[in-house]
Amino acid sequence: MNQLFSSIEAAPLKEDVDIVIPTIRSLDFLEQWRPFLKHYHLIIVQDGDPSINIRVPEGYDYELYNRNDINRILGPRANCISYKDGGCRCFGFMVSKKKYIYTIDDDCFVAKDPSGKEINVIAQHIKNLETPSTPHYFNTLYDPFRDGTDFVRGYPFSLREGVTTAISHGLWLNIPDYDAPTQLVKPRERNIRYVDAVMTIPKGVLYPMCGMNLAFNRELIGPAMYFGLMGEGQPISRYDDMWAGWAAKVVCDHLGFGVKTGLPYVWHSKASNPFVNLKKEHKGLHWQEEMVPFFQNLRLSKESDTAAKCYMELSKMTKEKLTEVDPYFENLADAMVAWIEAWEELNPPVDGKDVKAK
Ligand SMILES: O=c1ccn([C@@H]2O[C@H](COP(=O)(O)OP(=O)(O)O[C@H]3O[C@@H](CO)[C@H](O)[C@H]3O)[C@@H](O)[C@H]2O)c(=O)[nH]1
Ligand SMILES: [Mn+2]
Repeated sequence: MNQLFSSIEAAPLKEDVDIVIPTIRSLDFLEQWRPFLKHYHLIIVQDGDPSINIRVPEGYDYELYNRNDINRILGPRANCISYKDGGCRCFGFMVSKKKYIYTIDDDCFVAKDPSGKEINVIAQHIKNLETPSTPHYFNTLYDPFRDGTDFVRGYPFSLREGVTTAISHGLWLNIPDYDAPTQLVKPRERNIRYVDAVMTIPKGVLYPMCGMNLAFNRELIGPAMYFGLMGEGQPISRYDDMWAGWAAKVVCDHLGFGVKTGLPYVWHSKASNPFVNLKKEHKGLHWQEEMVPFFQNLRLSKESDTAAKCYMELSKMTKEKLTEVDPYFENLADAMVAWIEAWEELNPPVDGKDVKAK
């Protein structure tokens, strides 16, 4: 691993968050993020040709991993990490040792709220993760733990404690995360609507998790945040974050953790080409009609009381139920096992304990 720690300003690093960035382009976008990210440790996962040198802007403290590093660190299990797909980012989740992960795409920039104030995405995500979720009963005034609001009339007091939040899903101004067909039909559509809300996604409900502005509690749900087997050599790409989102949501529901979506926003200046994206994601457009019901209908066993155990059970179910859709899912199921084995090798449970369901 060409681990170059470079931090000119010897600022105290924030100890509980790592920033994971997949990149196949450039990291110049980090110049604009400096006021918000300079005190955080970056884990950069360089995709594509490892012989290309990626420049990291001065003043950041970082680890940079390319494909050679991934192959060396994981050995044969490296095949579970996508190549030529943003899903390679999950390698950064695995090598981090921090409690929280924030992952961001290299074409996302600092957004402003309606007052013109720049949005501190990390502060908002950590607030989302450190306040409870309410998956069992919908609060119509949105996040009841936010200043200036509360549970509305008719909300049972027995449910007001909420549950621990595991995932915080942020949104995007400017270019929305549309699939290729939608983007081809609406090439000039821009998201200008800033919705000042954070909501819990109800238990039993799935959602399309986008990986470009996403934070999660690694200790609670890390093993379930596998971004799948996508990209070169695979029949599908650009469904990395979707696969992780569906799997992580059923695991959160099973273990009693919450998932929130809404604030904070980033400014997305999409760099990918919709025609290229269509080629990459077209199988996903078909298969999602099978994958979503698969996740909606599965039931994890009570013996699966940690994210890793849930994920191993999910792998079996994937092999049993989805291989009839396409043989690819057999390989994906095997890759899911390799992912957990690699995760556990790099992250042995502390004093024999793994985070168990509440
Ligand atoms: O082969 C690749 C392609 C991309 N990356 C890095 O991954 C992220 C996202 O890439 P990009 O911004 O091009 O993707 P979008 O279409 O804008 O966004 C959607 O696709 C998801 C990625 O699958 C993304 O999270 C969605 O929002 C960038 O950092 C690229 O540099 C890569 O590493 N390898
Ligand atoms: Mn993008």
